[in-house]
Amino acid sequence: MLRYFTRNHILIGGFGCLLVFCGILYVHHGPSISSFCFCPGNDRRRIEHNKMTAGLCQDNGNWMIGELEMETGVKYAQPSTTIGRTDVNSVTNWNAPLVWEGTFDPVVIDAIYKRMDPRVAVVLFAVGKYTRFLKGFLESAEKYFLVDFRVTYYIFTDNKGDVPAIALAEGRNISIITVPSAKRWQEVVLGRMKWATVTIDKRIRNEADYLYMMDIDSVFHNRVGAESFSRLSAVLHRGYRNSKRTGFPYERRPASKAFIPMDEGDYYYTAAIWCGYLEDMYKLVKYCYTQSEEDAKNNIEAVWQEESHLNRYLVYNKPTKVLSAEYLWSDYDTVPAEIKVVRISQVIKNYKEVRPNGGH
Ligand SMILES: CC(=O)N[C@H]1[C@@H](OP(=O)(O)OP(=O)(O)OC[C@H]2O[C@@H](n3ccc(=O)[nH]c3=O)[C@H](O)[C@@H]2O)O[C@H](CO)[C@H](O)[C@@H]1O
Ligand SMILES: [Mn+2]
Repeated sequence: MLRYFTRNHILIGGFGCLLVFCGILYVHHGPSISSFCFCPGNDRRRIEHNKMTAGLCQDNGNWMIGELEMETGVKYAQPSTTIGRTDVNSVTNWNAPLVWEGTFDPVVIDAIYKRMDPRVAVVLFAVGKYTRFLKGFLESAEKYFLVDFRVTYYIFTDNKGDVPAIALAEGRNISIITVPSAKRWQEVVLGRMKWATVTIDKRIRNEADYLYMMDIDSVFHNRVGAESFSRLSAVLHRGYRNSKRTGFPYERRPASKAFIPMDEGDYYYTAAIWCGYLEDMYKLVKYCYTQSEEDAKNNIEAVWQEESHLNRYLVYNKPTKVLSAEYLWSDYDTVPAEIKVVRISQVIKNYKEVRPNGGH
């Protein structure tokens, strides 16, 4: 019998089976994630993960937090309906989580999110003398930041040679992008929005699902993990966490695109760490870039550069998660009782010495 099956028969038969299989997948999962695809840039872990989920993967830009599944047998403390943090607010008035130590269980979070296995990009600028902060940032990030997740650090610098060689865990990479030097620090902080927009368009979009924008003058001291994931997550600025909204350093000049009136606004967010789905972050990074370009045309620069534009956007486009100041503290400040864990802290730096045009 067998000899009647030519190679062509086998090929046609095999192809037929594949079509039927794809058809079943399509009916099961609907058109949004229906393509039976090879995901470029995926490593072994993703391939194994795909096997678990019937070979499906999501198109670039479509990654999102999926089913909150976990395997059986994970051991963790039982959550309470009445006991939790009472000294802080852990939900916003638009019903988004406000994350503090004690509002999540890392065992549960990891059991859920490691299965989703997003490709994470971190955009970092180290221009001029700021390359000196790379070592402390990267070494501590390898210890505490999204351990066991896939992470690519995109380092934008004017001095490739000063990027230190750091031992990275499996699934983690460094990509260096050359940018011009600057005469004013304001140029760098605003330039981040331009260069990030251009580079997301050119390549990051094809390489990542989730994006963090972060200052480089920071060191990780404790876990920063998947509890920070959401469509768009912003971090409370430690300096204004208890201020009245009239005291927030929002841009108050109506001539600027970042203008926020005195009687509006929720929180003051730092621009030194923010994160979200790749396309949501792209939209916001591009917004900061184009709004600051508009301001420049009108000869105005927002009081806190991109941070002012970021804050304006977030008043009218609420973040889906707010992270407490645990996620960015500062070595300058004593730690108050409500901060049980400092996760990241800005290092002390001599502004005058480190910035090309000195000063604040
Ligand atoms: C805690 C906090 O809210 N930080 C914000 C605050 O700054 P900081 O005073 O912390 O600003 P900064 O000096 O750290 O500058 C922001 C970042 O830009 C990069 N950089 C800056 C200058 C330079 O010469 N080379 C270079 O690489 C570097 O990644 C640095 O971390 O205000 C800045 C804008 O005014 C940004 O909004 C920061 O996110
Ligand atoms: Mn900083």
